[in-house]
Amino acid sequence: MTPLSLQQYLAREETLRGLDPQLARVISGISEACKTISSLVRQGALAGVLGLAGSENVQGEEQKKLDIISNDIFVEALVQTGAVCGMVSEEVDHVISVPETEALGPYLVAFDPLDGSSNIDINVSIGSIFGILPADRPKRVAVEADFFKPGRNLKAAGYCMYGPQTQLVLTLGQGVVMFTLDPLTGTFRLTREAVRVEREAKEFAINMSNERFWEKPVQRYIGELLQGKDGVRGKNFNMRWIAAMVAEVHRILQRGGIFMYPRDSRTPDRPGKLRLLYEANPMAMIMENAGGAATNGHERILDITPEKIHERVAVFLGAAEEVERVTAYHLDK
Ligand SMILES: O=P(O)(O)OC[C@H]1O[C@](O)(COP(=O)(O)O)[C@@H](O)[C@@H]1O
Ligand SMILES: [Mg+2]
Ligand SMILES: [Mg+2]
Repeated sequence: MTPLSLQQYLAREETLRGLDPQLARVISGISEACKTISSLVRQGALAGVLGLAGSENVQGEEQKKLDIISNDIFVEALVQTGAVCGMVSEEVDHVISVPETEALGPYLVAFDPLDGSSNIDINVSIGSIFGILPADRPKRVAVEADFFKPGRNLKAAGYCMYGPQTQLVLTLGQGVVMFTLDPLTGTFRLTREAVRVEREAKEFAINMSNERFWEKPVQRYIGELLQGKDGVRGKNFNMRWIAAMVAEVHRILQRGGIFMYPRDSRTPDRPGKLRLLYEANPMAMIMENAGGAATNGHERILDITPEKIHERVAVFLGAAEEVERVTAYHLDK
């Protein structure tokens, strides 16, 4: 039997679980954006999408052409749904509003249009990440404060990974499902349901080159993992680093592990590299819905109330036992 298409899946959720049709429209719009980006990624240099754009985003990072192109594709697809009243993107400093000529809807979307930008030009996995919040003032032009809600309010979150296969991973707050893009028909089809992350792990992901800048609890935790069988953990751990959060999370969802991007002393004014609204929150919602956990070392990521739309946060996510352990070390336990 042919697996359900994303549209059929969303229709089933509307019937069985009362999924709001407007939310389904937002998800559907995002899936269309991801298909377009996927096609450009596959063409690479042939589509002229590689290389630098010659500009910087609000966070002072060099923008790649594909960062900007993907941002524009997301904005256009979301505006067309008529179901959003504001957007926040990694690539735009302010809240993106819906043009006056278009309909406003009840949802706010925060997205990282292209995650893992340093991988674009070397043809390594990249992705897009999104989180969808209900607006307190539906159908009114959104302002920054509308986004200052803890991630536990998200109605849906997900990411699309442009790897050897293009896969869309989604949670509506009741488990995690995965769709694979059929390149022949351009249809996302449901290829995994009830994704679960084991509580225990034997693999970790962290950028080890930053070790000397980490805080003590992280140095202690990683030190113990590196000691393997000879240390207090009494078992060996493997390590991976793909430099794209989407790809690390994707691996963890299928074979377990922990991913970390801690705060470090190079940038003491920032609590980490990753962004709360459109990187940490969506991934935390996915992890929790797969039975894993996500903290900033001190508290659950989904309980943090944002104060800035581009706020940064330390991230520890994946296997619950490991996240609990590294969090306990931060709390000096
Ligand atoms: O350069 P590093 O330290 O390897 O950082 C990699 C991390 O930065 C990110 O690429 C940040 O995302 P963007 O590419 O969207 O800025 C994460 O996906 C990844 O985990
Ligand atoms: Mg990113
Ligand atoms: Mg990005």
